[in-house]
Amino acid sequence: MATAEIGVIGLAVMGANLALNIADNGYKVAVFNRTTERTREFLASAGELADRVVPCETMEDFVAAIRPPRPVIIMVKAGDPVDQQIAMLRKLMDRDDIIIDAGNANFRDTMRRFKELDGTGLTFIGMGVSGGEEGARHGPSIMVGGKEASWKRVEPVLTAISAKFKGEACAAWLGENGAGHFVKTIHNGIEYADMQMIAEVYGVMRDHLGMAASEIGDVFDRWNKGPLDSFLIEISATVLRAADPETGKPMVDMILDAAGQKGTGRWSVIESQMMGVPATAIEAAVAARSLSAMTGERAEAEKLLGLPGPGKAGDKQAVIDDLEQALLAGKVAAYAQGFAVMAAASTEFGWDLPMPVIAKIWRAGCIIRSRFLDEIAGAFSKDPNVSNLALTSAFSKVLLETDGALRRVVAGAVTNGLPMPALASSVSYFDTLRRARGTANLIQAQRDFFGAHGFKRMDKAGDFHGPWGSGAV
Ligand SMILES: NC(=O)C1=CN([C@@H]2O[C@H](COP(=O)(O)OP(=O)(O)OC[C@H]3O[C@@H](n4cnc5c(N)ncnc54)[C@H](OP(=O)(O)O)[C@@H]3O)[C@@H](O)[C@H]2O)C=CC1
Ligand SMILES: O=C(CO)[C@H](O)[C@H](O)COP(=O)(O)O
Repeated sequence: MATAEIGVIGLAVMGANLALNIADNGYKVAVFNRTTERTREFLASAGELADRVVPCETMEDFVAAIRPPRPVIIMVKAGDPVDQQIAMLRKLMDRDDIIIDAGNANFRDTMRRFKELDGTGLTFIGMGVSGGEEGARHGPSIMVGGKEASWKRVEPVLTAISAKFKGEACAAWLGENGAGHFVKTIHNGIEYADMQMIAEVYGVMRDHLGMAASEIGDVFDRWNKGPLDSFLIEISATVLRAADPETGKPMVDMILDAAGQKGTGRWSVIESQMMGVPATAIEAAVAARSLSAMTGERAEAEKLLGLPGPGKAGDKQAVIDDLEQALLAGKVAAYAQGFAVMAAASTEFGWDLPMPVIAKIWRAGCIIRSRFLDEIAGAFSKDPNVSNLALTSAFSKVLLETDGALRRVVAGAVTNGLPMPALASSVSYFDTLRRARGTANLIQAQRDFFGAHGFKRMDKAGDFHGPWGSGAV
């Protein structure tokens, strides 16, 4: 008998916690997972919420267990598994049923799926969800893409399960088609940059100031009470203080320095490049993860080239204070770039992405949640169409205040051979942005020289060629 009001497919970390969150909010939820053992384990772990869970071992039973029109959330590994679930659902679902892909889909796959489902009578939604395990269970940030009418049909349940910032739901409809998944992708690109920059300042404290993991954790804890107050700083403090149960050593000191990546960071960079919008902090972070994975090559290079000699550590507290300011400046670069990429995509794909709303629904629930995002929400609410966050009065002030520290930190890192790709990219980004007369005049001259590409002049309109035709070399 159809008793459930909604269904969830996929009971790994995200799906299981989302299903419990839905049940916790008073909805009866049908669940299905390809491997039935996982469904049984899920039911056993549901505790007093088990009464609101309908476990299903076949897709047929799952669809039959939900009252039409059926909203079904797919929360499986992104890529082919999503297409496989949709193909199975298409055979069983009826007109007006709703399929919501809530995984980290590439928005281009989402756009394809919208096309494939067009005309079938089924409603499709591509939805980004952020918050990890804890967020999924108690309130994630939810980024919805699709028809506005589709959003209206599922708005009550999605707002109920979402995180709340001062009572405001962190769930919103952001635009048609792949808009939700695009915004989630850029959220993750920014997440990569945030994490990389935190790792860079950790490196200075560990390798230059010689600080132990727990002492660095204490610094992050203090920073978390100031302008850097954020989930990522908070968890960094916690993980730096954790001990390895096997050796008793700091857990972080036992973890291989090779970071994984599942694709969203890389897609952010690819899309930003395709649209010609610089996202240098995100690019640096993605490249840093790739370099981190080259453990063999790095070990070989260290043997061959050695490390630069350790420089003088200087005044420890002054360096730590500079690191805090530098991190703040780097954040401005990463967020300014991420929002600029979204603004370009909004035009390119005709989405009309609401920047103030995006900043608002990232203030709680998601991995990049922070005090900083509340300030971004404020800046965008004042001026929703600003071309670059760094040009708002609030953030240009932050940049002027942190400029010296960012330079000292990056200069110190370069002098002492400490890798700092994302923060260094931020200095260059701001220095390029703030210089009205750059150096691309020479590039234009070179292009014209070798390819007759032409150039514009500063003193008059039109297209011109230089005097390097014959005999210029
Ligand atoms: N983990 C996180 O912090 C976050 C993850 N996400 C995204 O949410 C989605 C789910 O993530 P997560 O919970 O970590 O799980 P995983 O990405 O690890 O995927 C595991 C789930 O996918 C199912 N699955 C894999 N292949 C298939 C297939 N061919 N057919 C059917 N089911 C399949 C698995 O079923 P089985 O048990 O049978 O193997 C299991 O339920 C992903 O898109 C992920 O990128 C989004 C935000 C945060
Ligand atoms: O979406 C997420 C957080 O927001 C997921 O945790 C995602 O897996 C993070 O990306 P990666 O695995 O590439 O670090």
